[in-house]
Amino acid sequence: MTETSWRDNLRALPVFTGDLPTFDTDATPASPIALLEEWLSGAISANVAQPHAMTLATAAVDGSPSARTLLLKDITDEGLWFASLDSSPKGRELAANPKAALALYWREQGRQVRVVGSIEKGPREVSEKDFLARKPGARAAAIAGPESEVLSSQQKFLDRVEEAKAILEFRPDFVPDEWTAYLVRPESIEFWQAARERDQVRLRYSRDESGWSKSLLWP
Ligand SMILES: Cc1cc2nc3c(=O)[nH]c(=O)nc-3n(C[C@H](O)[C@H](O)[C@H](O)COP(=O)(O)O)c2cc1C
Repeated sequence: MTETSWRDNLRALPVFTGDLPTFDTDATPASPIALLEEWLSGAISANVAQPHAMTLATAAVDGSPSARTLLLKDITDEGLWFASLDSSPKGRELAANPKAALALYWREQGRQVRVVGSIEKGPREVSEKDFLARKPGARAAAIAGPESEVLSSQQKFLDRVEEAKAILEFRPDFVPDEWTAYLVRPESIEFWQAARERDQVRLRYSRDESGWSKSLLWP
């Protein structure tokens, strides 16, 4: 058993180590989507682990928040895409309150991207294409049972996955109606870069009727 407290143990952990990229905010493009693509390409080239994993925060109409990790599925001029079941808790929250926040964190580069925006369902064919591109096990798991409901035993889930795999073998084009490609249309995107000596650079793009504007933020 350690004699130091969690507070001391945690304080001793390093946060940013190694070389970090620089962030020249004067050289940034007019569109935050272009900068997001630049940063994501940089994260992929730098072998950042799971650079497409992001936190999605939603809120119920009573204001209760919830957050979970999801995969970024696409970036288009319209915004960022993810996919999920619209029958899940997040899907129900988004139906009632179609606003969300996303956070991507690339620890190896000391970079964070925060997105706030409105949410809409994409065209059906995008959802179908997304589902059919999933590996067979992931497709089976998605249709095995009601996501996030209480499960009586892990064996029950495994049995249902086997049943689902048999259905999918028989109907390889099956896509559940609930599988949904969601578009986050950004209203603001903030780019955050850590630097040596804990200096940080923050740039926020905000959208209004005339387009995107940029502001530096106090770290
Ligand atoms: C790395 C990672 C990637 C994930 N990707 C997805 C995803 O793309 N879509 C999804 O619905 N759930 C994904 N999940 C599972 C979600 O975090 C979550 O458990 C599930 O969607 C239920 O969320 P809800 O109860 O808030 O609706 C992922 C989890 C992890 C850890």
